[in-house]
Amino acid sequence: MDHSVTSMQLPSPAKLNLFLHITGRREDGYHELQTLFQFIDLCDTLDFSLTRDNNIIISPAIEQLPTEENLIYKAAKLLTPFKQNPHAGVDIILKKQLPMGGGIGGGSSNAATTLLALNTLWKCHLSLEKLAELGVQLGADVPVFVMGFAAFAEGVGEKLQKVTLDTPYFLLLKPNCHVSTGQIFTDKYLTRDTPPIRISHALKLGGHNDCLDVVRKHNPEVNEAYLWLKNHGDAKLTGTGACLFLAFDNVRDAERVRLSTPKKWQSWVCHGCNTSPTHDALNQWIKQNRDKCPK
Ligand SMILES: C[C@](O)(CO)[C@H](O)COP(=O)(O)OP(=O)(O)OC[C@H]1O[C@@H](n2ccc(N)nc2=O)[C@H](O)[C@@H]1O
Ligand SMILES: Nc1ncnc2c1ncn2[C@@H]1O[C@H](COP(=O)(O)OP(=O)(O)OP(=O)(O)O)[C@@H](O)[C@H]1O
Repeated sequence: MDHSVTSMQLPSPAKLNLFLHITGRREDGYHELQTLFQFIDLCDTLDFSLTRDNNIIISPAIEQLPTEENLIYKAAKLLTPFKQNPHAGVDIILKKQLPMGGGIGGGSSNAATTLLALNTLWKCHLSLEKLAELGVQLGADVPVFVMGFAAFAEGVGEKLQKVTLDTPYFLLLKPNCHVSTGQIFTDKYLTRDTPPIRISHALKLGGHNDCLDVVRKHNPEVNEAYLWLKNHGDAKLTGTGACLFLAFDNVRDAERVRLSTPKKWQSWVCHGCNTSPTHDALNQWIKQNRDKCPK
C-alpha cells in the first residue's frame, strides 16, 4: 500500500478561554461553566504510522508520565474496540511544544488529535459527535478540540455552539509555575455563582475569568506576570492558568511587547483561529488520499 495512506502528521493546537464564568457546581463536584473557546496556531505535532502488531507505541515519553497515563495512549485505547482490523497498531511520535499545566489544553488537544487521526487510519468510521462523547471521559476540554470550531461552551465545556470570532494576534505568557486545575476548583473562595449569560451577550460584551483571583493567590508568579502584562492592556488568564494572554490588532504590536517581556517567562506571539489547525490538516490529508484509501 502507498506509504502516504498508512501515515499522517497532524498539528495539535492550544486553546484560549477568552472568558471563563463558573455558574454552578454539580453533585459530582464538577463545575458548570460558560466559556468562549478559541484555538491558537501554537501547536504540538503528532506523527502517526500504522503498524500490524496491535501495539500503541508513543515516543518520546513525557517525563514523569507513565505511558498508560498519557492522554494520547488513553485516546488510542478508547478507539480500539472500533478498529476495522483487530491487528492494527500505531507508532506515534510526539513533538511537544505546548507547556503542560498552562491552561491551554495541550493534553486534551493531543487526545483529540489522536482520536481524529486513528478514526481515519484505523477506519473506525465514528462521527465527530461520537468521538467528542468518547473524548469527554478524558478531559472537559477534549470535545472542543474534536469538533474543531471556535465555540461558546456550557456544561463542563462539552455543550458547544459554533461561533465566529475576531482573529487577533495574542501575546501568550507562561509564568514559571504549574497550576493544579483540581486545586483551583476545590478552593473554598472560588466564585461559583456567576449568573448565566446569553450567547449574544457573550459575543458582544465578553466576560471575565472567575479563576483569576484564586490562581493569583496560590501562585505568586502568576500574580507577578499578571500585574506586568496588565500594564500593556486587558491581560487575561486562560482556563485555570498558569498562562496569561493579551490580544492585539496586529502582529507588530504583539512582537514589540514580547520583546520587553522579562526573560524568566516563556512567551509566544500567536494567531487566533476559528477552525482548529488539526481539522485543516486532516481535511487536506483526506483530499490527497481519497482515491488511494481502500474503503
Ligand atoms: C478549566 C478548563 O480548562 C476550561 O476550559 C477546563 O474546564 C479544565 O479541563 P481539564 O483540564 O480537561 O480538566 P479535567 O481533567 O476534566 O478535570 C481536572 C479536575 O478539575 C476539576 N474540574 C474540571 C472541570 C470542571 N468543569 N469542573 C471541575 O471541577 C475536577 O476536580 C477535575 O478532577
Ligand atoms: N499528551 C499529554 N500532553 C500533556 N499533558 C498530558 C498528556 N497526557 C497526560 N497529561 C497530563 O495532563 C496534565 C495537564 O496537561 P495539559 O497540558 O492538558 O494542561 P493544561 O493546559 O493546564 O490543561 P487544561 O487547560 O485542560 O487544564 C499534565 O500535567 C500531564 O500530567
